[in-house]
Amino acid sequence: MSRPVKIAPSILSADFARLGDEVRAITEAGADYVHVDVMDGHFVPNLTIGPLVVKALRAYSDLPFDVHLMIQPVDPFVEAFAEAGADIISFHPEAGPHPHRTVQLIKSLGKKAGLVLNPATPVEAVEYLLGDIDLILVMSVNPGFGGQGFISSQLDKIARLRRMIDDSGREIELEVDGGINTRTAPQAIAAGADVLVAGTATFAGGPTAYGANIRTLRGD
Ligand SMILES: O=C(CO)[C@H](O)[C@H](O)COP(=O)(O)O
Ligand SMILES: [Fe+2]
Repeated sequence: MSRPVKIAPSILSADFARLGDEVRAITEAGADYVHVDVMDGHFVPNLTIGPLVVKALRAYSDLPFDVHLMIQPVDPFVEAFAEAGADIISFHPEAGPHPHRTVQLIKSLGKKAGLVLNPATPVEAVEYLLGDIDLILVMSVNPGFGGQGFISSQLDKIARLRRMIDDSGREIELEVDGGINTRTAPQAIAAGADVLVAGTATFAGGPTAYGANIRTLRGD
């Protein structure tokens, strides 16, 4: 039985001068999540957006906001993103000394907690948190920029995590982020992904193309 696949457009590839309209457009085009990449110029070599922008965008979509924090430290900013309207808050274990504490903080605010694995981070980093987290995000590029090429070695990691999640008996979503396109989406799905983040591939061609782009990536 094949699982339904969700598409989470990364608004990093949207037109930032029209961000609200872009979020509305992907919502109307059939996206499942709105993926928000938060970068601090320290944990990753790029700067993007903060909680004020997340809060402003909330008015444009009822979809779950899937907030990918690429910031260090994480804990001092979790409450601000929760209050701004994040539904899923994911962070990198390398960004702080106590990932378990960060997961508990996110959950104490009534939000879903995700752990992000960089391409170099082994699956073992998530093992002790399988009883607590709601989502695992596998980076298939080095975090920091949209438009990079998919790192194929991550397919094996996705498959291993699929087995770990299934063995755990818990409802944990397996999300893949970076370099997803019409060639790599089927590979990630076959390896066991539940959610595909796609920036470049969703926003290519402008608003009239978003619906077809999303359906193609999902394999509809
Ligand atoms: O987290 C990210 C980068 O750090 C982005 O979500 C990711 O790069 C998506 O962009 P694209 O689909 O263009 O690769
Ligand atoms: Fe991301």
